[in-house]
Amino acid sequence: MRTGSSEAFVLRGGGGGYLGAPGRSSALFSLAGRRRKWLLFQGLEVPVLESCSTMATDSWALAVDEQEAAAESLNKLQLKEDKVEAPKPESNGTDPVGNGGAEKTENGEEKSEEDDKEDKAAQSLLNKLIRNNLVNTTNQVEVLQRDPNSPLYSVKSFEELRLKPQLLQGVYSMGFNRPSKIQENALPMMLAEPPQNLIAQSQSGTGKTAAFVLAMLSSVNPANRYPQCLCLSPTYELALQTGKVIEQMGKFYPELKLAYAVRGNKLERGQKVAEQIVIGTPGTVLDWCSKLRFIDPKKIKVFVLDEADVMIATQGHQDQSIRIQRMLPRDCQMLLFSATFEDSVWKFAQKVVPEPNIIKLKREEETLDTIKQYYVLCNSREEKFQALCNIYGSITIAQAMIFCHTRKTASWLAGELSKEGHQVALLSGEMMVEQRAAVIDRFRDGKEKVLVTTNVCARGIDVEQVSVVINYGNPDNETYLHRIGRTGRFGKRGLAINMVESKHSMNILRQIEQHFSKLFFSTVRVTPAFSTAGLVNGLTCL
Ligand SMILES: Nc1ncnc2c1ncn2[C@@H]1O[C@H](COP(=O)(O)OP(=O)(O)OP(=O)(O)O)[C@@H](O)[C@H]1O
Repeated sequence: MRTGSSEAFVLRGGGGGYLGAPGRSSALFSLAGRRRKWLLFQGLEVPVLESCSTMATDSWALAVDEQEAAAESLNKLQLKEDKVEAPKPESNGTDPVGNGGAEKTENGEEKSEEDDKEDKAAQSLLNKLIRNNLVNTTNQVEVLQRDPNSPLYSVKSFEELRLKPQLLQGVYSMGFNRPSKIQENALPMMLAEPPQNLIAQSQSGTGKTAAFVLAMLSSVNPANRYPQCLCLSPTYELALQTGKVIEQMGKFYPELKLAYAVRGNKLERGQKVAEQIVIGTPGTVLDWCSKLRFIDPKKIKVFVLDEADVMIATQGHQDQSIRIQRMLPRDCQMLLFSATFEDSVWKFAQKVVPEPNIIKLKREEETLDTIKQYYVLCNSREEKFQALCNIYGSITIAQAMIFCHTRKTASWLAGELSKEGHQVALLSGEMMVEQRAAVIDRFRDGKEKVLVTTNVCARGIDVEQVSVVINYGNPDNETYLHRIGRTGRFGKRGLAINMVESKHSMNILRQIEQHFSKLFFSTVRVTPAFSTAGLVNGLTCL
């Protein structure tokens, strides 16, 4: 079995197909809505079985029976002309299927029995493909930590990073054996004397949180009963999660305490925070430092901005973060971390952080090779919904997050999926914080398998078992990386599936590829009439 190549495999049932190398898809899809010719097996002289297995590493390859199914379907493919409908306008979403009447192909022709069989075969193949990938999401941390090209690579041990014994105990109690690249590089800078500022970038899920948590825990003096470290997170959920990491890593310092400056955590008027570390969201932290005076900002030694780019780029967060920063002592250490820094944000960060050390990724290094990225091309919102229903069974083998662009869409989608009998949880910003905490806890505990959400969960959320991320709506470049980074945590493999419903959304995906100078999405066209409503048009994978 050949492994490791990014050559794509294509399967298209019911009237045509395309098999080719990455990069051809843009030309193909740019023809959407016009008459086009599908050249079958173009550039492919290898048998199907080999083609399937060249698609990915061993554990990603299709199992033999699936390859046989693929071979059988591919044998049916012929050179055909094919006309694709232009995307339909969005409906109000109350009738996700609703095309009524007899089942039709994309061309509007009634589906023959054979078409139907091929559709079903393609659908089942797609489901198998997803399932196969999901059950093989083994963690290869040890291998990756020895690979110099991996973001998990390290030459040093935690002992060599000269952590205090209590922190070493904390690190090992969390099951960490070796530092990742960001931990190995950032910790010596952060622990240097005198303390140095740092702006650091590292791919999602590579251990940035642990890095800055160790820096905070190293600098704190547990004997002093007042806040010494302040950490800002963009969301309530992320603040709680980072707090948990601080508690776990710091558990061998019994006298060390943590306060949560988040919505809903009310202190009494005149009260002073005695905890040495405060983690919170910018608005509440600002209130605690200024209006309410729960914290004396002049005693803060370390100030951390997690997801620093969004803190800087989002108007409200930026004002609040800068107002907090202005209250801190001049020599307070500033640590900015994120997986992405857009150029303008990077420049701004360098202006507000005095003499920073810098750890920066090249654009093409920002993405994780362990996350395989697909797209499903649909003609309308209805098709998109049905396509999602079709793969629901497969994605629930592990856990999945479905991202929507707006709260309204998220709540609509969760409702519609439930009506179809699919169990999903919903988390969006309009919910009460208690509800949000309960939902994320249930998801973390595996009690909910599928979480429909918005960008409120796009960053930082660390749920190890998330194997699939679905983009139901297209995000911007940076948010794309953060969203798909909810899977593939610390060396795990993951799948990202982008639901594309129009030429416009396809263009957004292509633009994302260009931005990161990577071809994420190579062409795999699965079927023109994926299920009863003539639904999913394409599925691509690396
Ligand atoms: N050295 C390590 N060894 C093993 N696991 C680790 C190590 N460091 C971190 N982890 C684990 O890796 C996962 C991802 O870490 P973390 O959440 O810190 O990543 P991140 O870089 O902050 O991600 P994001 O960009 O999404 O915020 C966590 O589950 C964490 O416990």
